[in-house]
Amino acid sequence: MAPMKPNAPSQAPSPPILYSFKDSDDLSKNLADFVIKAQNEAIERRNKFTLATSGGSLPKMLAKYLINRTDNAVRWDKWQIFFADERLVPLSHEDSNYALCDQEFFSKVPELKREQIHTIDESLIDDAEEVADAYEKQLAGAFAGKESVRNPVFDLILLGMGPDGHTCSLFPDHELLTEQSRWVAPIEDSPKPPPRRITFTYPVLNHAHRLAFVLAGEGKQEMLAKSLDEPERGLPASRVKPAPPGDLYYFTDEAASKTVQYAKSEFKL
Ligand SMILES: O=C1O[C@H](COP(=O)(O)O)[C@@H](O)[C@H](O)[C@H]1O
Repeated sequence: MAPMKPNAPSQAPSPPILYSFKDSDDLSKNLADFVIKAQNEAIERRNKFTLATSGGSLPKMLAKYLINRTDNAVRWDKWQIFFADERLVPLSHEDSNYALCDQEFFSKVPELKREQIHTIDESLIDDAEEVADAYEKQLAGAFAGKESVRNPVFDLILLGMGPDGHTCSLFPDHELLTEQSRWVAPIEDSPKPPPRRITFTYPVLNHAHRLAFVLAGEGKQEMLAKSLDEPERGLPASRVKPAPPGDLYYFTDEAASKTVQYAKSEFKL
């Protein structure tokens, strides 16, 4: 893989923007509008929309108000979808992030073609290094051209946050938190099962055009507060700091954001 170069001169990243919606349904509705706005701007710029999604609780909230829109606002044919992390299991396995997204989202959108969805090569899953390298090559291919020797710049990356503060498959105190030379890294000791996974690294996350954490429910309260109010803890989620002109958002509901002190912003598109 080509050496990594910074994509932008070093300026301070913009502070995260925190939105709090009344419940997870309201969150999903507004998230759909936000995704469509990101999609429209991306199509205007480059005639395609590159999105990376996570697994866990996110796909259901993402799909809810996107899949049934009747206003043709979603330009499905322009979407290129990647996974911010993936578990090293067959794509049909119940632990696979692809399988989850397919069940909650992709299978409900007939316009979305399989070749627009960039999955791991499941024939390689016995070798985590190989899977990560092959997935990195897929990224390099999709972002070829001017960006080929730089870090990929996703139009939008959607992230979850686990109860320990992990995001993607980047876990607290893990050596991958300082990984700077790979875009996609293998991990074979994930504290959350299954242990074998691949994950985007910070060189990818921190060059995205937009990133959004999507967190609903009381179970997210403690880690949301720790990541926004105590960034000095260095939790994996707090280390997501997209380089300018990238922006970072937190889409939360009142249950998740009840105890956070960080200032909330009014949602506007
Ligand atoms: O293991 C994972 O967990 C995180 C968080 O999941 P959640 O269920 O707490 O929302 C998820 O973002 C990641 O993609 C997944 O592999």
